[in-house]
Amino acid sequence: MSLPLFDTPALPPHTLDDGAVLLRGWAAAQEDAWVAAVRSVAAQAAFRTMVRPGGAALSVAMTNCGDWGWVSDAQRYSYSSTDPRTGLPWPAMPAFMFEQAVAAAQAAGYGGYAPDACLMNRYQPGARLTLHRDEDEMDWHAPIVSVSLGLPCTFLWGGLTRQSPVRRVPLMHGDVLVWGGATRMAYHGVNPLKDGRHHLLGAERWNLTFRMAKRYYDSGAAPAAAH
Ligand SMILES: O=C(O)CCC(=O)C(=O)O
Ligand SMILES: [Fe+2]
Repeated sequence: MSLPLFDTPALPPHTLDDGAVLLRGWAAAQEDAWVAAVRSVAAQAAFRTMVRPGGAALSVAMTNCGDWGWVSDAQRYSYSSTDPRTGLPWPAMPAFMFEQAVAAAQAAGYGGYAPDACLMNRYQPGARLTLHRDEDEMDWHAPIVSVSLGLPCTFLWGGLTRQSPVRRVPLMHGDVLVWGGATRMAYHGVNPLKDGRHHLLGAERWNLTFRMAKRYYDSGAAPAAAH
């Protein structure tokens, strides 16, 4: 009989800020299921680079699953129920991903989470995300659940204004960061990805952010059922 060995054991929740909880290594035990779920989505809606308002391309390649997908074009940022590349609905959120996001939110103290959108980011060396807030969702009470896979990155955790001091937080394979409540609208970003080799993802980092884009959050609700 062999016992499972995990190179990144899950650690107790760590409070990063008021409302922000880091679950180190939380997703590592199910890494194969995470990678398979992302690949199944990407097979239906490929990672692509999007253009930002103003016209510059984002360096991170993106796709989505769920009822709504975050999209950017030369005019604006928005959520769309269809993939602008194909006109088809975004792939359904795999039940595994939904259940894990609900469980991670719960572990961070947020009951009643029911994400209807998952933005999937693929970073290759040099790709970065400048400081921003996640503000295109209808309900700013619902937390963001962010799952990191593959190469490590330096995540930038700021405050409620662009001028707030920024902390550098390493995010590793399997880490899950949940932010809501008082810091739901905190500025955050990702430094340019350093080159490296990950045993599952090679020279890539994947990040998944679960959101309640259109649905309203009721933290007093019973835990949401998988769909
Ligand atoms: O890649 C990350 O860790 C953060 C992603 C992010 O901030 C976003 O998708 O809005
Ligand atoms: Fe973000």
